[in-house]
Amino acid sequence: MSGSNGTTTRPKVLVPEKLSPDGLALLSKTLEVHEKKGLTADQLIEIIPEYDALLVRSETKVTAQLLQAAKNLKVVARAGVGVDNVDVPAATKLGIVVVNSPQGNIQAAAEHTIALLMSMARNIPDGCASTKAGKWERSRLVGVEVKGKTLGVIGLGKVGLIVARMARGLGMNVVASDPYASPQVAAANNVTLVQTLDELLPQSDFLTIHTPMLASTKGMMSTTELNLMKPGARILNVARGGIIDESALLDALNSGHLAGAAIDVFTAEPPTKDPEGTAAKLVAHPRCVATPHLGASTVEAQENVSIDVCEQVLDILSGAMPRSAVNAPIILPAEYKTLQPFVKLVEKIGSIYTQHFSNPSSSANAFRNTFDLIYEGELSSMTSTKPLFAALIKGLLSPISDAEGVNINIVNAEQLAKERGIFVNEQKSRDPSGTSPYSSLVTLVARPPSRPSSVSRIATEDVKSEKSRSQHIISGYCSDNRPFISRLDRFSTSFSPADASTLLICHNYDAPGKIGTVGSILGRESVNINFMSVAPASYGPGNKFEPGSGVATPDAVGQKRRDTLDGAEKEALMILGVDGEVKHEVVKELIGAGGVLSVSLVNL
Ligand SMILES: NC(=O)C1=CN([C@@H]2O[C@H](COP(=O)(O)OP(=O)(O)OC[C@H]3O[C@@H](n4cnc5c(N)ncnc54)[C@H](O)[C@@H]3O)[C@@H](O)[C@H]2O)C=CC1
Ligand SMILES: O=C(O)C(=O)COP(=O)(O)O
Repeated sequence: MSGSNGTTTRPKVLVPEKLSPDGLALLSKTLEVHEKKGLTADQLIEIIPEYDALLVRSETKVTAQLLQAAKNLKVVARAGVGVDNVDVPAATKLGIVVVNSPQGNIQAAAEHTIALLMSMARNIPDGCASTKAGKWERSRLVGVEVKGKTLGVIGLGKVGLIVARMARGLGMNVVASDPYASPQVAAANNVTLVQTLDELLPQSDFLTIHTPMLASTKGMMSTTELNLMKPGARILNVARGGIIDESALLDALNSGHLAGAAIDVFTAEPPTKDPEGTAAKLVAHPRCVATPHLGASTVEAQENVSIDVCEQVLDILSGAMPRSAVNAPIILPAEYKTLQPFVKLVEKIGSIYTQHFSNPSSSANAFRNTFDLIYEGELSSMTSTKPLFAALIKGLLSPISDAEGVNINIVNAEQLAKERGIFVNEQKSRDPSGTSPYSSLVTLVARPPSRPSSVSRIATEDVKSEKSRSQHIISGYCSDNRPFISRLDRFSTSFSPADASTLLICHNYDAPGKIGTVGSILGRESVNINFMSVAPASYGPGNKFEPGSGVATPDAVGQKRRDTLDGAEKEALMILGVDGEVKHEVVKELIGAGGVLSVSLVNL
């Protein structure tokens, strides 16, 4: 990199926490590495603008405010698994790659869990402290065996599975609850999967948690859940503080309902020193074994995670792909910035397809599951279009998805598409046709369901419905970083889906008076119209997509229209961008209005 005075500056890496030197040594060959421990949040914000990379463990809070101040930051590397201390959505929005080390410390975390399990079962910390204090308390410190006992595991992921295998080796029965775990993997490891915590909790003698900290897991073990546990059961948390509600746990220990707790992680780390605080009381509780977030603290794990993330930092800063990007852009930051407006566009295209073209009550217009997603022009030279694919899946599924709260992104889009049987064939074409005034064009073609090849006799109805079975096409482009839709099937248009919260798409005969009728019905209902676009039929009735045909300039529109339409087919779309609710009865009234063939409502 060249500085303003012509000198060459090396990219800078900030390391505000203790990281193994094995990885840092890789960086210092080509980068300037600054290890600065003990910075306050304000000091971090002050110095972050000069850094290209930030390397953290669990202590540094990588907030949206910090990321916004980080004008040169390309990557946040988390030397460990959990990224709950990093505001990943904020990083994604800013095009900053977040990487982690998903494997490097899992053995250490699992071994620590087993160490805590045995320590708790055999009163080892208490026995050790008592003996060092000169006492010899054999009868007070009688423990329990784990063999033959049931270990409940919440979260059968990487750490949970290693813990489960080790527990099997100790002769324990292992039962797990994880809505996303593979039944085959569980069965192969002699783990019984149950559907709910209600099933898991009453049968667990020991319970261990290995889920990430998510909105859905925060406070997951609170008073109700702890009460469902067997009297005398013991609980472990080597995942994240706050998954078990600390005050509910303290109550369960104080009441004697639970016989013990082993806690490596706390809601605030380190827990506040106030002796009256819940966490301090928990740590001080005689039946709580506490460690200071040591799950990943082995020499081996720290070497692993440090080398893993430092290699990824080098990859990103040298323009290569990182192997474990957590957030959306598994692409280069510069490319991500270029793609961002198209991400919005493609999501809107998907959403318009689902809400305008697919109709659950019509077999001819049933939701199609085979799509071509065609990138023309400059966009076709992108090395990765994964965010666009993810945006399409998000747009297609969000209006009909019952998976509320699932954030569809490039991490999960492929999996979700597979689960829904959606196939997307991404195609690239370098040269948009001469008719397109824009440098890049995106087109979605929804293909009709293919006829089974074994069917040799084609029914007359099939032939008749051939037209309705034709493909659906939506094209769009970006101008000034804003998305525009340029084509809906045969109709050419130009409107920005960003300009309204709802689209009202009326299909009508192209005759005078329609605008007035629709406008007065909406006016009467106090529906505020933000824009209106009349979309004439500019493409042939066959509705085929040819590359470059997604944007028609006004002249081309007129020409194509004259070329392709006969008088009988003068139909148009009237597309209105409106704000606020449009009631079902209003839609029905619009359809009843003369010459309006159909109306669809699209929530954007
Ligand atoms: N104490 C420490 O030093 C360490 C703590 N950790 C923590 O352990 C967590 C787990 O790590 P990995 O096993 O590597 O992650 P992972 O992603 O492989 O596994 C997490 C599992 O939790 C499951 N899960 C998600 N929501 C769930 C729910 N509501 N109920 C049940 N299961 C649910 C997922 O399906 C997944 O199988 C990390 O997120 C991190 O917070 C990890 C390493 C060290
Ligand atoms: O990897 C994780 O999720 C951990 O919790 C380890 O945290 P640490 O790197 O030891 O601060």
